[in-house]
Amino acid sequence: MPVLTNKQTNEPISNQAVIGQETAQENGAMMVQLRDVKKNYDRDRVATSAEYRNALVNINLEVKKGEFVFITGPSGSGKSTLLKLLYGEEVPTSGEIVVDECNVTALRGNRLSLLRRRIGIVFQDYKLIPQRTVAENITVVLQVQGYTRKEIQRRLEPTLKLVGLLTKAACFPSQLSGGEQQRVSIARAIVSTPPLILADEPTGNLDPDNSWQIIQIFRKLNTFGATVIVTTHDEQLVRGCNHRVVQMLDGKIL
Ligand SMILES: Nc1ncnc2c1ncn2[C@@H]1O[C@H](COP(=O)(O)OP(=O)(O)OP(=O)(O)O)[C@@H](O)[C@H]1O
Repeated sequence: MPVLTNKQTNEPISNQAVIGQETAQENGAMMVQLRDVKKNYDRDRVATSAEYRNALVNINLEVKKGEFVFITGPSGSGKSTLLKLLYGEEVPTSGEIVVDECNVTALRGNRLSLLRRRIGIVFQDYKLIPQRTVAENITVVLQVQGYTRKEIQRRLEPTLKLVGLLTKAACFPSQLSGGEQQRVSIARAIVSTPPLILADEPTGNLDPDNSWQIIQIFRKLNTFGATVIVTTHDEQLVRGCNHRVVQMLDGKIL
């Protein structure tokens, strides 16, 4: 496996338990490709309602390995739909979607589950298990995937450190602030070192300070090599970073 380096400092990354990207930064290789993708949630309504429009219309998009991309646009413009298609939660009505060299549209069952293991997903509403501690919430995915207890322990500490929650491992979600809960959900998404991170409006419930902290974590993960795609309404956040911005409106990319 090649030695990973921090893109900004060129220092080798010691914290490989967290990211360990052998795939990132491969000159121009694609992580995500959408070709002529269209999505109708309800084909019957299309036939009967003049007002109904497609959620996505002829989307063409390429994201390179190691890129950081913001997807912006007003409510209903299709941002979440686009992410759902990438991790196979929804299927396109037509078109082709390739993620990490897998044709998502053709994947079913186990093969789709295997691809999803290579994608870290972060949601606006955190989706933590209230009866489980921070450490348990983070490691539950690893248990399900059959990691040994030793390997789980090896990954947990650097992941907690990366999101700034080392002292909160034994807390329950109800004992945390919104920003801390979102950091737990990021830790859960990255503990299995996925090369692709998809975050759907991850700062939607947070104040500006917490939002900025969350984006800084994603940026750090990106410098370690992860490809990161974040949807947001927050123009200020986008302006504060120098990353590629894909703007959507009415199911189209502008
Ligand atoms: N499960 C669904 N069934 C039917 N229509 C849906 C469904 N999910 C989304 N839509 C429609 O698809 C369009 C795009 O929705 P989507 O959630 O992708 O937008 P968005 O840009 O993420 O919005 P927001 O910023 O409010 O989350 C909207 O018109 C929405 O009503």
